[in-house]
Amino acid sequence: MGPVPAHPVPALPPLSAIEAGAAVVRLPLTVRFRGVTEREALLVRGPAGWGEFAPFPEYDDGEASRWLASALEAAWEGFPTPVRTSVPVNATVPAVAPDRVRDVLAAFGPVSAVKVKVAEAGQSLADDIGRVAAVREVLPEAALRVDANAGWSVPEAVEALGQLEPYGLEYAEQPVPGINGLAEVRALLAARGTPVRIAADEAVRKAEDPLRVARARAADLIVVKAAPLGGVRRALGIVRKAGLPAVVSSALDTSVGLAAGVALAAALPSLPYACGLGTGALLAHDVVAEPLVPVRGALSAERLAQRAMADPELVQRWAAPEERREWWLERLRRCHAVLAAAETGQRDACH
Ligand SMILES: O=C(O)CCC(=O)c1ccccc1C(=O)O
Ligand SMILES: [Mg+2]
Repeated sequence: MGPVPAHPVPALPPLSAIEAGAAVVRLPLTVRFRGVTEREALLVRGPAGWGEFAPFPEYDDGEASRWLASALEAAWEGFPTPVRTSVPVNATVPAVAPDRVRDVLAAFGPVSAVKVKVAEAGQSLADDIGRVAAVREVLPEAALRVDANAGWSVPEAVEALGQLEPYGLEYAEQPVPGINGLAEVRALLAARGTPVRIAADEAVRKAEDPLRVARARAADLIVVKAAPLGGVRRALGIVRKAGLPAVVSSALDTSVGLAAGVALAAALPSLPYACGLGTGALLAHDVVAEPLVPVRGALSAERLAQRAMADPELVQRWAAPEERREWWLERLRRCHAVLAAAETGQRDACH
């Protein structure tokens, strides 16, 4: 994993202690997002509170083990000291038809920033333009970002961003795959005079070395998610070393996972952009009594550990089917073994 430790917890808790407090939930979404209508998560309970282990299904055990490190940090160590009490957030508009935009936005309440998903498989640039135009019509003053999730080629990205720029874009998130791709798009946009900043997301989150984007000057800012980066403390270290502005974003977490994102955003020395942590509004149900959903465009960063305490009744009500529970517990065991091996390796390196 390189110079940034893979597990931030002082000592890895034994698997039996983690399994003892583990619950697997499946929550319905209000709208299709990333091709899914339900989100599954394994929740863990430790001495410091609750943590969320919910790596996307396509993540391998190496990537997923960082997610476990993040869950264990939340549940066994707790979050670092915040420097702010409130975190501004954006609304997130999935790849819906323009006539659904108003309703999707309404669920977030008033916001100063909106992220619009673009380049969805099976859709066209005309669909993206229609969706962005609809958002602009509802919120003429909002800061607008688009997120292509690496769905364009370099020429497609330059063409699309040229056509979307007149709607006023704050930045474009991961328009194309890879670090070199981002650098290319950034240079081509500059050459043709299209003033759109480039944000790196997958190129940070899925990279072997999360700092390569910054060293390659491939982006103007980075998107950081606490869980895939191995927890709040490790993500803070990555942002510090990257030396680029950072936007904290969710991974479509339950309120338990969102709390880690809020803790990260609240601990960053500088937070120049609204964060993508409003996604609690896309969940039809949640596991805590008072879900972490935006109020007047922001999430409070106070009493996070308490607010991220799952309610046993809700955990029971949204329990995943038995075979899914088994699948997640197996994944937990494999990822625990990955972290245990990393810990042994680090200990040996010190002697
Ligand atoms: O940033 C936001 O507004 C919401 C979070 C989000 O878009 C997201 C959620 C789950 C997985 C990937 C992503 C992403 O930013 O690409
Ligand atoms: Mg993204």
